[in-house]
Amino acid sequence: MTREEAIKKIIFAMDVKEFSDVQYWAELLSQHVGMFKVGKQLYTACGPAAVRMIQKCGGEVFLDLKYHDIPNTVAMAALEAANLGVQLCDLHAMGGYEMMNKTMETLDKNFSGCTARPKVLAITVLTSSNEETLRGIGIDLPVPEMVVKLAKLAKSAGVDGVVASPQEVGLIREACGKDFLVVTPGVRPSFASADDQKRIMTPAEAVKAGSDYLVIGRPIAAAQSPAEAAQKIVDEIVAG
Ligand SMILES: O=c1ccn([C@@H]2O[C@H](COP(=O)(O)O)[C@@H](O)[C@H]2O)c(=O)[nH]1
Repeated sequence: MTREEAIKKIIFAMDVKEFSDVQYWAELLSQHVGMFKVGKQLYTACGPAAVRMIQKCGGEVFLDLKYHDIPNTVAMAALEAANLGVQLCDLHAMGGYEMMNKTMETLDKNFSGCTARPKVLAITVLTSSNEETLRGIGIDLPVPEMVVKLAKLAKSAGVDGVVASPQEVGLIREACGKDFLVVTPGVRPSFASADDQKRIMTPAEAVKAGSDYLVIGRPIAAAQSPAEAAQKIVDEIVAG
């Protein structure tokens, strides 16, 4: 894999709260990552202005708001995400078939032909969860089984791909095919700590397993030199 290909695979999780930080990170990492993820913290603090600032700096955006609500509410929220011109957005597969299918139908109807609609991802089992977490909410399946079950449900509802741990990429590919997107947080390079992530792999392992994109936040943001940390991750992927 070339450096350019490796860079394109990295989505930086811009988990910050100040509007002034958005331009700083977008400019600092523009040559080192392929996309920027706006999640609940930044969007709650700064709203669509954060997305627009990243776009103004030339960056692509994954709007990670993990919608989970009644079908109509999620479909309308996803439509607004699409209207922001983001490349990726997401919803919870646990919201069920009807919620996911209504969202995809609504997006397809409103984005037929003219402009590209964002790819929609379904969250399977959060990478901070393990079997114990699932048991705590009344789910007795092993994590990989639950992930594959939700990935198949998402695919049947017309969703473009899933968010899962790199540990499950192989099983998802077997069940859903090679064209189904698999985006993986829970990525930890050799120099970083796991933090609250429970199902982790290194960047090289994640790419080898077949992840389309790796979401990485704190290992880059908390490093002494974030740009160097991102470069090291690219090195790890290229070498792997
Ligand atoms: O299952 C999931 C879904 C989303 N995330 C998000 O990815 C980043 C990971 O950040 P790190 O600092 O690299 O741990 C974060 O924004 C999460 O909200 C996830 O971790 N797991």
